[in-house]
Amino acid sequence: MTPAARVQAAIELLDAVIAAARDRGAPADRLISDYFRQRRYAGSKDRRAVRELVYDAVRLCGPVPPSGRAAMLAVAERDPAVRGLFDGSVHGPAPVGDGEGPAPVGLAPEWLVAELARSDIEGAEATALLDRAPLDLRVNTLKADRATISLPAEPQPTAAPQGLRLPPGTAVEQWHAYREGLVEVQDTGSQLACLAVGARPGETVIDLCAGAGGKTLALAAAMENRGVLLACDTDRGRLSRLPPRAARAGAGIIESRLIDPGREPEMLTDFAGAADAVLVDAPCSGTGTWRRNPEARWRLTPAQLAAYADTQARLLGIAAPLVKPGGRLIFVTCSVLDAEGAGQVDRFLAENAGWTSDRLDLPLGKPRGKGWRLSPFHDGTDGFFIARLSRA
Ligand SMILES: C[S@@+](CC[C@H](N)C(=O)[O-])C[C@H]1O[C@@H](n2cnc3c(N)ncnc32)[C@H](O)[C@@H]1O
Repeated sequence: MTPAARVQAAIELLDAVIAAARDRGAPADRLISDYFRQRRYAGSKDRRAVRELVYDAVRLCGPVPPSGRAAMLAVAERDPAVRGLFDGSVHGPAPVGDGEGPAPVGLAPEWLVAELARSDIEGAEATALLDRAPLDLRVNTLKADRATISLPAEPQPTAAPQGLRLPPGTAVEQWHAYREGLVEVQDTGSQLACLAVGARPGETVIDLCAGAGGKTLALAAAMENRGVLLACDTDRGRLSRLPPRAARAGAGIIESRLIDPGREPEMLTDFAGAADAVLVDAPCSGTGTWRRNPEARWRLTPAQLAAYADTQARLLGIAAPLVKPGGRLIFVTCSVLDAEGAGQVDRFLAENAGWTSDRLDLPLGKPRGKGWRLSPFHDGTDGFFIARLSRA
């Protein structure tokens, strides 16, 4: 592909990303892979270059751009080399017309910038939400240890006890250590959220929103494969990815249970008042993961944010009766918004007598309300809110 054809390809892809954001379609990564699956003539350098152009534009444009071309013109305004490729050449973008303007740039749609500011995410804290994320690994202590593991690269240790950090894009999936389950890909913030659970060997632990089990695997390792570990989710597709991952990791204690939305309590009666710890890694807006999905901020609406907050409150209500007296409830979201963090905990404590918030003291992050917050700027991790609540 010529450099101009790459720019045109990025414009077409951005149109698809904008439409998907509006219609709740596929994520940008999938759209990019599908696009190139149908264009086998594009080589790996073309793919990389187009992908970079797309993500440069997504990161730059805060509000949803009117078109892919306007988004790419915003990139061109800052990069004369890209501007020069709007030259009307074959397969390239048409020259810039009179009065044609770039899409507005910025952090996010205006309402969301205000919501972030209300949660004290402004300035450098805000811009760091759109940094490029490193690649973090967790050494699986069921099979290896950070102090002795031998890997094809030289990762840096992170603040998580078994965390390692590599440059983005490192092809760890090809490593023997990855295929044999010695390491898992997991952001350091996510590892620290698991640390906050304090899961111990022999305990009964429920991961209520287990998804494909990223955190469940860390809990199994903390429990040294002893005790009861129940992984639940309402999404069959996600939960079905857990058993093969658990097998690879040698995590033998995990029982997975698909639960029907709306019927959660009755499907969990056998665990009523039985859990030492329940982790609620709740669905959220994902404002803390924009480093990986910057187009997520084009998808979010005030109504969706309110719906996430309602779901989080409902999940806390489902989780609380599962905790035994003296047990703990750990609430986690990958969001930096108080509506999905400190605000949820305040409301829960106001409505539920007999619960108190524990003082967390994790190696990264800082207190936020009655919980703890990690952020890309302060901690170099994804953004997270973590709270641990104890039942009297
Ligand atoms: C943030 S994700 C979990 C990520 C996962 N814990 C991990 O570490 O990879 C939230 C999960 O909650 C699940 N979920 C949504 N509503 C639920 C409900 N009512 N009960 C249980 N899980 C639910 C979603 O399907 C999704 O997989």
